[in-house]
Amino acid sequence: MAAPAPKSVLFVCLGNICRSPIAEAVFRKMAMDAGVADKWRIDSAATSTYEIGSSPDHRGQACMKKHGVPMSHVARQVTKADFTSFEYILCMDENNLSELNRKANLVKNYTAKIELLGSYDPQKQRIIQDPYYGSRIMWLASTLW
Ligand SMILES: N#Cc1ccccc1-c1cc(NCCCN2CCCCC2)c2ccccc2n1
Repeated sequence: MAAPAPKSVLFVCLGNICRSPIAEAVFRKMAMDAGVADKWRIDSAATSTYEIGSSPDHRGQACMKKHGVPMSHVARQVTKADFTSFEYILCMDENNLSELNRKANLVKNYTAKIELLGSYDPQKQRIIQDPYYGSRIMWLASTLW
């Protein structure tokens, strides 16, 4: 009997240096711990060109190191081919979702299921917010308004 086709998932956020490389690294560790890593193609990408070529954000790297999750990634932008070569494209917020759907609609016969990663959260936290400016700036903003 032929082996089933590998499953595939692409995690996407705005810059591919914070949320999506962490999601990729954690998912890969979960697959490895479950003994099914060889059955998955796992990657991450950006909707934007902001950080192409960059390593993951230092805060995320520190967090992954603290929790023993290997993370190694070079930021890239999502490509037309991704919309037909990945079974799932899972993103972080509504901006990512609308941008991905806009890009997908430029691809003839795209097959990827484009969803919010948070839609799988048992605690129903659908949106994974962009941490780029950190909580301090949000605190500052809250003191100003
Ligand atoms: N944009 C926005 C934005 C809005 C709200 C919260 C966060 C962000 C934000 C900003 C970033 N880079 C600074 C602006 C980049 N430049 C914007 C104008 C074009 C030239 C590039 C990020 C970089 C990597 C990952 C996530 C990021 N997220």
